Amino acid sequence: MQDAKISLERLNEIKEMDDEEPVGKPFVKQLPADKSLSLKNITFTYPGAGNEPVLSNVSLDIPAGKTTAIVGMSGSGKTTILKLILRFYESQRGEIRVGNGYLAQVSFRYWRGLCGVVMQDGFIFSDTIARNIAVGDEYPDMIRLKQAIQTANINDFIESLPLGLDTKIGLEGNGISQGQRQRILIARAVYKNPEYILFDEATNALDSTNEKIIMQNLEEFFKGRTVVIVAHRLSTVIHADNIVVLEKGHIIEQGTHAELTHNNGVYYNLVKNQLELAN
Ligand SMILES: Nc1ncnc2c1ncn2[C@@H]1O[C@H](COP(=O)(O)OP(=O)(O)OP(=O)(O)O)[C@@H](O)[C@H]1O
Repeated sequence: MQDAKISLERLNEIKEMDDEEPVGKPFVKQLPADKSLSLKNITFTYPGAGNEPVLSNVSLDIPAGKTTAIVGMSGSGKTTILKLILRFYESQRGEIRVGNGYLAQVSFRYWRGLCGVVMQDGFIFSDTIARNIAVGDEYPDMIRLKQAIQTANINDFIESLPLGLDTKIGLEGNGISQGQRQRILIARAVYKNPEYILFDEATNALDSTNEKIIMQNLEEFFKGRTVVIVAHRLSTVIHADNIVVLEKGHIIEQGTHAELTHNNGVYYNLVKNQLELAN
């Protein structure tokens, strides 16, 4: 069972996600007027003996209100960047700035409240579909819930169930497919109506028709929000304002799809390979 397979790492992350503010650390519950994020010379090694740095001296601007995409080979450190932004871990060197302030000084609870997240191991609670989308809301806002369901293109599935939104899923409920799971996680992020959106392979289990519809819906939803998406399928990153190519923990290229394809570098080859695979 998926739910039973919570790895030690995941438990650690859940612990880290605990809303407890670390004792003795200063924290603020407000962001500066400039809400851009910037990673400054981040070097990060996962805790544990013998681990090599996963990110080395990474500096990256994530402008407010824009979509930044991170691509690269498996293991290049894409997910790690999102985890650092979400503060599951702290980097050993460098810092993350938000405007002219430091992200580390912002209250955990406050910061996570601003972020809509779909991670690869996103959790489905043993509860109804409605409560899995409107997490923490005893009485979900039905208008927002409908919008979230429509954006995540999951209405047909919900309507096909006798109990609809009240169907129980998760450990003690109905089984759901990976694609349905991803769509529920997307709907959850949309329902939250967040300022920041962090998606890690949020649509990779979907068939291409569904993915296309959802990406089109999300494009509208992303407008004016600060978005960071990690994706293997390049079709989902083409419209990003900036595409960052990561290789073995280093940023090796960045630019728009047009700029990067024109450059004829690593991104160009990733695109070429995917097109060849698709043929
Ligand atoms: N909890 C952990 N402890 C130790 N090493 C880890 C941990 N999580 C990830 N790593 C290692 O860090 C490196 C980068 O992992 P990361 O998940 O950031 O890569 P990625 O680019 O997102 O890969 P993918 O596309 O496969 O998801 C990998 O070599 C991975 O094995």
